[in-house]
Amino acid sequence: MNVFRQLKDYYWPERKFLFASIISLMFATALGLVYPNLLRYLIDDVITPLQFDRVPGLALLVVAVVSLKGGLQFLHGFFGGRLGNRVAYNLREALYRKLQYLSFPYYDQARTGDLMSRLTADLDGIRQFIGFGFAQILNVILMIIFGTVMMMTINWKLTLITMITMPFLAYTAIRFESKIHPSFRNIRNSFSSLQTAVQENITGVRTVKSFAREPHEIDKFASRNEHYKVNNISSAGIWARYFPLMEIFANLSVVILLGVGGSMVINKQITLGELVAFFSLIWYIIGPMWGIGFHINAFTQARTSGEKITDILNQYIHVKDQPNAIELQSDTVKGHVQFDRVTFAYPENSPALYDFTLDAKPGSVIGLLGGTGSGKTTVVSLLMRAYNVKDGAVLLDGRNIKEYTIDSLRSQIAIVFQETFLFSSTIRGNIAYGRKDCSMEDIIRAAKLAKAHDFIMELPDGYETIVGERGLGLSGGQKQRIAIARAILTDPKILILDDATSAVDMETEHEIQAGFREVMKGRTTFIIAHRISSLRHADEIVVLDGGRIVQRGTHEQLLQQPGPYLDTYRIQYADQPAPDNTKIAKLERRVAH
Ligand SMILES: Nc1ncnc2c1ncn2[C@@H]1O[C@H](COP(=O)(O)OP(=O)(O)OP(=O)(O)O)[C@@H](O)[C@H]1O
Repeated sequence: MNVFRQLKDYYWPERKFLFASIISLMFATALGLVYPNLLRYLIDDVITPLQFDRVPGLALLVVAVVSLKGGLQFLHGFFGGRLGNRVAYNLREALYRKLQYLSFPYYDQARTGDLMSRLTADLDGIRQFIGFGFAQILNVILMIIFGTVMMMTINWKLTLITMITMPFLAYTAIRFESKIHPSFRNIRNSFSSLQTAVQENITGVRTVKSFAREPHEIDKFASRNEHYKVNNISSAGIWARYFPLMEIFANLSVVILLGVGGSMVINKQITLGELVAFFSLIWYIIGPMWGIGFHINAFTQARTSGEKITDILNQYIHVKDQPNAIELQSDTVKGHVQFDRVTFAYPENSPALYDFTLDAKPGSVIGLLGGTGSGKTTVVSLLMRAYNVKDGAVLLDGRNIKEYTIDSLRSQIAIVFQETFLFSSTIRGNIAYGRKDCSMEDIIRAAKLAKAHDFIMELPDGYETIVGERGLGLSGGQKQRIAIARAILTDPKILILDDATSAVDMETEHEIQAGFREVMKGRTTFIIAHRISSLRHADEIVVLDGGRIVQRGTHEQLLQQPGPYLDTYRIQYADQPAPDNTKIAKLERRVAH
């Protein structure tokens, strides 16, 4: 129950709907008890004494009861629906809000599929249970109690004899549910793996075809399809075994009732009307008994779903504002970045950065070079406070970045990531993502600087072209240029280019960099690159290896000393065919002027 106590804040404000839904259902159920009594009256007081003049009144009463019951059931559905949907809405909002503020360490561990299923299936489970399941469990208990009491008042001996098979029915129903539930879960899992296979196959069709792996894909699908079939057959087997059993137990109690009750009528121990009322009441109890397993299951499932949801809501936020954190003001930020002997390790990993020290003066350009996994991205992640630094300090304008509010710190930094992410929206919307208000002129200016304007204008709808998952496919280089425009538009004090030009050709890279010269003015810029051409103009180049600084200096200084920089330079430049080299040299001269 603990999890429902934790979720109280979300459903308790809606308690009026909860109570209205429960009360309407209870009255509807209580009205159900009127039928057996009406039957008893019809037989004992109308048909047997041949008082047919009472029939129209009785018929009208039945119509009234039916209408009232229908009305109450409508109210139960109406209020239950309101309740469930409002609770789900509140929870969905809270979950999404929490997901926005959870820090990077959480997302390092999180799995997208799992999070999506919590936000959809688990939330829907809670909606169903709080909206309807809870009221129905109460209702089942009441139906069984009311029905039994009413039968007892007619004849307690007949009640006990008739109820003899009920424990067997309840036991079978619970067993059935405990078997069918895992079986349904297996079906769902095998279906989702079947879906994944199809989805991956369609998305990766180029890779499949280029490696001629069609037969392998067919085999992969066939084995998953086989799984799905086997699971469905096993589920059908469970239905086939348990349903007749439940049917037998339910009908056995009816047979006992007819046998024992019939002889009681013959011996005048009960009236015929009472027997018929009994007959109707027994079904009133069998129904809920039959569904008992289903309700237990709904409860346990809702509890599990609730646990998965509260798990997110209770997640610890690693990176958050300190009390009295300072709000950075754009007009006073200088952009002086310092790393003071920072050693940092990701959770349960050996350090990704050792004793890292750097002094990036306002407006300077810092190049970070190093092999894969050498720690370049970690440096900039720490600067934007994706993780908290415990050993050493990262400073901005002389203050530890922990002293600033996270929002104001990050709004001074713009990063162009190695892998560009575009939202399914227009190109204009994607470029303007980081700015709340900006004019079309600003967007075009940024696009021109990022060398994106020309290709955007060639698209059918220009800046209004929809991109993203279902939109038009852009090339890797085009996507990167949009991302660069997005970063430029935010007018940051610190600009980070994390291998940002890796997907464009050298010529475009030089053109973009020429544009950058202009935008980099007055901004501290970090350029992470594998290509020396990307960072040779930096004020300081830091060469990393295994998280340690192995060389630092300007391009010219580094070329003077033996080491990884010179090696990389030789590999990247010496092997270039002559015409390209000339082209690059020409371009570089152009850029320099
Ligand atoms: N989120 C993370 N959780 C755990 N370990 C990580 C995480 N990110 C990076 N690492 C590890 O930290 C080390 C440094 O990674 P980092 O991404 O900083 O390297 P990089 O130099 O930017 O590499 P690349 O050029 O391939 O992007 C690597 O060993 C990597 O496996």
